[in-house]
Amino acid sequence: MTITIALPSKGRMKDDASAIFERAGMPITAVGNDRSYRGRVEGWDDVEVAFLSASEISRELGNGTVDFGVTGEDLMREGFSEVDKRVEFCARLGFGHADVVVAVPEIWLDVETMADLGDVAADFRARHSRRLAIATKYWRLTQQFFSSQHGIQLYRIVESLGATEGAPASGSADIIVDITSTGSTLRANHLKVLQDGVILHSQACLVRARKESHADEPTVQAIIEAVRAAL
Ligand SMILES: Nc1ncnc2c1ncn2[C@@H]1O[C@H](COP(=O)(O)OP(=O)(O)OP(=O)(O)O)[C@@H](O)[C@H]1O
Ligand SMILES: O=P(O)(O)OC[C@H]1O[C@H](OP(=O)(O)OP(=O)(O)O)[C@H](O)[C@@H]1O
Repeated sequence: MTITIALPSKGRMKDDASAIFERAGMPITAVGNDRSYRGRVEGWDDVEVAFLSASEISRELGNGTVDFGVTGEDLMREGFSEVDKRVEFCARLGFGHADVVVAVPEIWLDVETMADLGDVAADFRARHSRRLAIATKYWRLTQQFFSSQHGIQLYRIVESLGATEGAPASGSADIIVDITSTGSTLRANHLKVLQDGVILHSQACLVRARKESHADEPTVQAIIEAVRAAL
């Protein structure tokens, strides 16, 4: 059986992902030229590599069309409900760190916690004749965090596909849920993270699609052990 590992073909995780496999004794080479979307691992003839974007990798893992992948935990948890039933997070790889956070305008001086935000959301319709609007591309994580974890039901999600931090200033939303790493984009947009507003500490992970066929496949365990030993 051939085991497919999906690795980032571009973007911020590309170089760190191939470096981990190099250290794990699994050097990756592109098949054909450098722009090829297929690769192989020297000395591992039953392994093939598919180069995809981080978001495509999370989708392929969730659908079980690849066996392993390197992608962000945020993308996996946003993409699929009950994700731990579909995939196993085998290792946290120590790069691609980013937090998914709830951030509100700095000038909301009375709002420091999710409980404060819940009070604002409850009053919002009476004061403004509409629900509190949250700009995000993280629909699922936002709903789980607001509704299930904090019991906040009165809000509306405004889908944002880019420049989410600009939404409060432009008036398209009141607050945001987005990823932050250095915090500079939030600061530049005069937004602050709530004290208990970190939804997820994300980083790049080695993820395995749960498949029955993996149980009798020594290469599957060998890949996990090799990567863990390289950390
Ligand atoms: N500063 C950051 N901004 C956005 N994502 C970050 C940041 N730091 C780490 N990440 C992580 O990087 C991953 C996204 O990587 P990248 O933007 O390269 O992939 P992508 O979404 O597939 O790319 P594209 O949008 O070009 O298709 C996510 O898991 C995210 O958590
Ligand atoms: O906390 P910081 O270090 O400021 O990083 C956070 C910002 O970086 C990302 O955007 P990026 O410009 O990388 O674009 P992307 O979302 O399209 O990847 C992310 O969407 C945030 O806007």
